[in-house]
Amino acid sequence: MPDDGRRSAHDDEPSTPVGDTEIVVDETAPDIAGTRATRRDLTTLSAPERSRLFAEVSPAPGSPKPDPIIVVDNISRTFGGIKAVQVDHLEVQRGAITGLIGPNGAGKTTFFNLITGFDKPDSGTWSLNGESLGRMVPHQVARRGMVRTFQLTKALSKLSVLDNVKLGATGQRGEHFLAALAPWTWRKQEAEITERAHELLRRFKLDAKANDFAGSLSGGQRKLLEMARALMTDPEIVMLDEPMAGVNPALTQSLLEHIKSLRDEGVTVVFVEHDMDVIRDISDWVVVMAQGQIIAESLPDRLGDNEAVVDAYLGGHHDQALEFDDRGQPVGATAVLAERVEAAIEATLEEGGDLSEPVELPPVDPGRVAPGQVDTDKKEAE
Ligand SMILES: Nc1ncnc2c1ncn2[C@@H]1O[C@H](COP(=O)(O)OP(=O)(O)OP(=O)(O)O)[C@@H](O)[C@H]1O
Repeated sequence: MPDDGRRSAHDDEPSTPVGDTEIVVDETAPDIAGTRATRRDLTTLSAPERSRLFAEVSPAPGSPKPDPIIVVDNISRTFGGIKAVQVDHLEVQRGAITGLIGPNGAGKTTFFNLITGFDKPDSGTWSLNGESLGRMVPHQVARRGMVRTFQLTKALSKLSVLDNVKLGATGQRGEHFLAALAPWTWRKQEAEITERAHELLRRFKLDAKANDFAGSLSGGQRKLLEMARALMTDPEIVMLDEPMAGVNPALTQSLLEHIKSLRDEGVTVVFVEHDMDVIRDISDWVVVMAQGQIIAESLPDRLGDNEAVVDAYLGGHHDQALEFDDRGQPVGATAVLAERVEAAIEATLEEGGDLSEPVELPPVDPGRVAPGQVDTDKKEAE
């Protein structure tokens, strides 16, 4: 350690003498005990505190937050000719649940991949607690306190549930060549990891399945397993990519409660979701993406008031002036549009689809003239 009182990155790392060699543990390797001990104190906010806090936030894309844990600037990622992500500025409030929504292909997953180190952007900067994460790989990002889950769960079906959770503690000391020469360093860590994995399995009510193959779990249980694995490094922020997808209604409620309880313990949550009821139920704030960009931010119950959000979801069908009669019933072209949207929504739901994309409208019946609408073709022919 430098004698000027400053501490170096390695000062907190245990070192183990082996003969004349001193083994210094890799700075990037997560240390379960160390991570938990050195993590910043989590900010727990009560529901009224969160309401007050977001009441002050402007509902504009990129709006400043009172205490951002993540700040992103000018991040972009192009695939071939497609700009998958082009986010000018985004701040994520600490200690709250932020819902990230947007039509399919909006860039939500790519954005998660970029800021958690699973993909590299063409340009841009982003930071966690003010520390740039620019060149870090996923386990380094996890060590700084940010982890993610995946839309399609990554459980290894031929491994036990317990071993899958233990994999969340990546970069374990036993994996390092030098550590193999000093087994006592990783045996202790192995015991800590196993204990923490059991603790998380109990939390997610999967402890009875600890020794079963992960392949035997239901879709919903795999989502819980994925969350348990993500929490192995005791993160400050978790990024959940469609945690409810493929989960049956019985487990959905339990998953929602788990997400809320993480927030109530002070963990910041960002999650991608298509179901608006879920978004309204658990989000403190909502960020909307479309075509790679942040197009809106909002309190969950004000989303419907936001023109940009309605446009993103209704696509090109929202660009004509809407007309209503005195009783508020749609008339003219608006009545036709309303009928077609209703029919398309019904058809989508009947086919088991979701409403995450602009609905495909059925073709207009050429003989159909809406109430109050002038049939211009006929008039012209006359
Ligand atoms: N690896 C890739 N190679 C080529 N194109 C990609 C790749 N990953 C994403 N894209 C494209 O980037 C755009 C954004 O995709 P992304 O999966 O991030 O959207 P999304 O909002 O997460 O969609 P969904 O809700 O369907 O998961 C899409 O046009 C997609 O086809």
